[in-house]
Formats: sequence, structure tokens, C-alpha cells
Amino acid sequence: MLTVRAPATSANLGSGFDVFGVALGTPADVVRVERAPETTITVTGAGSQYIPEDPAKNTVGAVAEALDAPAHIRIDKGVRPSSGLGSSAASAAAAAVALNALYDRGRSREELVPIAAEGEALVSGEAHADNVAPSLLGGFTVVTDDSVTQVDASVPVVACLPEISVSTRDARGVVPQSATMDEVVTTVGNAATLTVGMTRDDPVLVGEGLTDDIVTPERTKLIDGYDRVREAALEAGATGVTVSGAGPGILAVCHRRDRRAIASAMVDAFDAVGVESRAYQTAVSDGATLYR
Ligand SMILES: Nc1ncnc2c1ncn2[C@@H]1O[C@H](COP(=O)(O)OP(=O)(O)O)[C@@H](O)[C@H]1O
Ligand SMILES: N[C@@H](CCOP(=O)(O)O)C(=O)O
Repeated sequence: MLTVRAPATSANLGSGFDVFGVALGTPADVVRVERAPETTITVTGAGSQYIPEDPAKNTVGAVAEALDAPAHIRIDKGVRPSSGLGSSAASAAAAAVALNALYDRGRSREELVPIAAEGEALVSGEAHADNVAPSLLGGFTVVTDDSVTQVDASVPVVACLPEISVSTRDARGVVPQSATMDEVVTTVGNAATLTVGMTRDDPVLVGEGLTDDIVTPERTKLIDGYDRVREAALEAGATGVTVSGAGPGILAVCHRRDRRAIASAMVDAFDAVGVESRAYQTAVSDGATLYR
């Protein structure tokens, strides 16, 4: 039996829609695999009641199929589904690493990115790889149609997860189909600032670079209390705040010293609008780990 821990991720980071992603230190999914004639799946842990065990409907089933690697797959969910923290991707990334090792397929982590993205296609309708890439590779990742670039980073963040659910499929439905040239120029500037910030581990540059006026304003409408939570995080010292992935998670970038205060301000602000939440005080971290 092989075990893999694959981390939650935060995709988009505002200015990098469908392109940027970071691996988070916590939470994470743990996947265990054993060779079998046919794939079977069991799911326990956070939100497991909402996750299908049918291999044709679970992201790990798509990965087993893509690697031609049937197995008994046990998923222990640390990342709740429909969170904006790459829940479906964490399982897919963990399964890709585990099954690649179990069947000696010899694929590199980079080669596993499109394979794990098959799972994302199953649940969100598109094989977007901006969650599976950081979950596999760690750090900050930039995904384009034909490349994945990774840099190590350890910028402190708070990921606040409210007890509401937004499916990635639905949140993709509100993405505008066009943007003005002014909006594009501003977004390119912000994305470039964020990228430089990641290479320098500079929370101020990363925080500034999160701003996006194209996709994020539409997505915030799906999250009760978003504006209030954002303001609270900024007042507590966050250098920038945005929607994590497709939401409802909210990501605040910060200095390490402010993490605790920001986490509590965000939870209190959600509480003030009647929404329960929990905040992960974490940082940009490593990718999936294989335990033999
Ligand atoms: N292994 C899995 N882990 C989590 N969700 C899964 C998995 N397999 C299928 N799903 C389905 O994917 C959807 C959640 O994915 P998504 O909306 O992308 O959430 P997240 O934003 O947390 O990644 C749910 O409908 C869930 O049932
Ligand atoms: N780029 C995707 C990312 C979805 O992330 P998730 O964690 O919400 O699944 C999008 O914005 O739709």
C-alpha cells in the first residue's frame, strides 16, 4: 500500500485567472492505494457525504483511468468539497502521485499535471490545471495551455472557509466573456507584480498583485459577507485579499506576525453576517508527499 498527502491549493490569486496557483501548508487530503483488478473508491473525512464513490464520478477515478492503474483507493478528505481550496484537485494530485508509483509508470511530477487535470474536467467541465499543478509541484505555479512553471515560495497566508458552498462549475458560469483593454492592461500589471513578489517572498508585492477587476467582482457576489470579511482582514494587516479559487474560500496574504489577528478578524466578520467559518493560518508550501 502507498500513501500520499496532497495539499489544498488556492487558484487564480485574483489577477491570474486559470493561470496562477499556490500550494497551502494546510489542509490536505491523504490518499492510500493498493493494486486491484478494478478501481474502487472509499471516501471519509471533511464533506465526504457529498463526494461520490463511483469511479466514473470521482476525480481519482479519472486519474486511475488515465494512468491505466486500477486500484482500491481510500481518500481521507482534509479539504472540504466546493471550498475554493482545490478539494477535488487535492485528491486527484494525490492519486496521480500514488498510482504513478504503485504501477511504476515513471511519469515526472510535471507529466502528472495533465493527468490529474482529467479529474478536474470531470467535476468542473474543464481540465483547468491551476489547482493540480501546485498540489503536485508545491510553491507558486503558472499554468498555460502548453507549459507549467513553478517557483518555490513561502509567503504567509490565511485561508478562511465559510460554511457555504459554491461549486466551481456554477462559479465558472459567472465569468465575463470579454474585458476592456484598460482592464487587461491593469490585470497584466497586477499579475506581473504578484509574480515578482512570489520570487522574492514579498507579501506586500503579492498582496498588491491580487487585485483583479474582471472575474473577481462577479464571484464575490456569490459569497455572503465578502466585502465585510475583506475589510476586516485588511484592517487587521492583510496586504491583499481575494477570492480563493472559485470561492467561497477567501485568501488573505500577510506578514507572519499578523496571521493570527487576520484569521480571527475574518471569522468574526463572517460571524457578524450569520455565517460560520474556519480560518487556516498557513503559508505557501510544498506539494504532494509520497510515503512508501
Ligand atoms: N475526490 C474528490 N474530492 C472532492 N470533490 C470531489 C471528488 N471527486 C468528485 N468530487 C466532486 O467535485 C465537486 C467539488 O469540486 P469543486 O467544486 O471543484 O470544489 P473545490 O472548489 O473545493 O475544488 C463536488 O461536486 C464533489 O462531489
Ligand atoms: N481557475 C478555476 C479554479 C477553481 O478552483 P477551486 O478551488 O474553486 O476548484 C476557477 O476559478 O474556476
